[in-house]
Amino acid sequence: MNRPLNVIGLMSGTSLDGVDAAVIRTDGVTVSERGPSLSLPYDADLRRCARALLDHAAHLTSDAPEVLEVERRLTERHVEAVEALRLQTDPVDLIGFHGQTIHHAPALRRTWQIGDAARLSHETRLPVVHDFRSADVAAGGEGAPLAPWYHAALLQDAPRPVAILNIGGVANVTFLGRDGEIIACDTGPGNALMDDWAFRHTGVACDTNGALARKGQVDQALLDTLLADPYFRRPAPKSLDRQSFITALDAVSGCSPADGAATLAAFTVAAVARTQFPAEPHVWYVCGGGRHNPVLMEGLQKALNAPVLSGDSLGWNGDALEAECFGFLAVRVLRQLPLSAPGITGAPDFLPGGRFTCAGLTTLPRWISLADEDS
Ligand SMILES: Nc1ncnc2c1ncn2[C@@H]1O[C@H](COP(=O)(O)OP(=O)(O)OP(=O)(O)O)[C@@H](O)[C@H]1O
Ligand SMILES: CC(=O)N[C@H]1[C@@H]2OC[C@@H](O2)[C@@H](O)[C@@H]1O[C@H](C)C(=O)O
Repeated sequence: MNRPLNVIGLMSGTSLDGVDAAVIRTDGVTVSERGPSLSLPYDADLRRCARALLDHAAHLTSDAPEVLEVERRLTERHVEAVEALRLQTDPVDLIGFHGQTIHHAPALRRTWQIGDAARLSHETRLPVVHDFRSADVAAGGEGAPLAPWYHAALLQDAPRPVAILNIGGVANVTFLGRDGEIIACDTGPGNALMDDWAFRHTGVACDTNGALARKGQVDQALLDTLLADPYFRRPAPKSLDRQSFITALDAVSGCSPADGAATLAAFTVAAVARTQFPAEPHVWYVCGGGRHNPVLMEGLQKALNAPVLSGDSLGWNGDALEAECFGFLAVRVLRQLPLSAPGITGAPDFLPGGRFTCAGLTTLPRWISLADEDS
């Protein structure tokens, strides 16, 4: 099964803003084509209910009614996203379904993405690859980030060293070295703290275009305290939960709304700048929603010793990249190519991962050999 497949990748990120969906044609090693994409936002109530799970997820079980309710609603939005994209793509062979991370604690060998893959398969009548992170965490890896495989495929022939920075709720970076080495980690907070702060003070879900942060002053003493967290001294690989630095919101609670926003934006930037690589990247490409925030982009340009460009300058769609990534990874799962690697997730070896369901199909598509099926 080495021929390229048409896959719909689905990502519901830590920002909890909605589901991103994108079509990709790939064999899991190279990308033949990037197709249409869309984002379906979650309504305010679904966001609120999903957000509420994050604070308690460590103590919840998968059959808790509040988990099942959010899972059901999220899955319905994912079905809608697939049906909408399907109108623009024929045929669709496969879905890569990340789900919504509600808890990530690799040190406890736990990572939890909710989303009902069997129901998605039933409703769409398509095979679904899901649960991309559990096998890595079970093997002792960080379970994240996984996007480096996709970044490396996209930049196969590009000059190196190069860094690709995703600023979502959490921020993660991929370093691609001259000799083919890949180093990756979560750098620190992305937009999540800024989003929570903006919502608290303005009632709007994010600090649109950094307008609030732009009016404020960075509290340097507070910023230094935040950066004293041992996470920033740990070498890669390392990863974070969305809530990992949530106490930063208490730390800035005495600031004015604008100064708090400026300090949290500076925290995201400084955390990126602290990441150590074996060589200086000659350019940084930025993806994810944070690239729309000029305060972050200007801060990064000041803090880093290389040009900081939007990934869109390469012809990418920085809002669809993670969704494309999980389409790409879905094919890797079917082909049993590695999702884990020592330099990327800290797993002990190059290991496959992910799970597959074709619960919604009465007959298997011809391209699936029975050897690819594990459930
Ligand atoms: N115009 C804008 N100004 C400021 N921030 C913006 C703007 N547009 C998007 N964002 C930020 O981008 C976030 C969404 O980013 P993205 O969709 O990349 O996150 P995600 O995929 O949910 O997170 P992750 O990559 O951690 O899983 C929003 O929550 C918001 O903070
Ligand atoms: C556990 C989890 O869902 N992690 C996400 C999150 O969002 C950004 C950052 O933290 C990254 O490590 C990861 O997502 C991307 C897509 C990844 O795995 O590469």
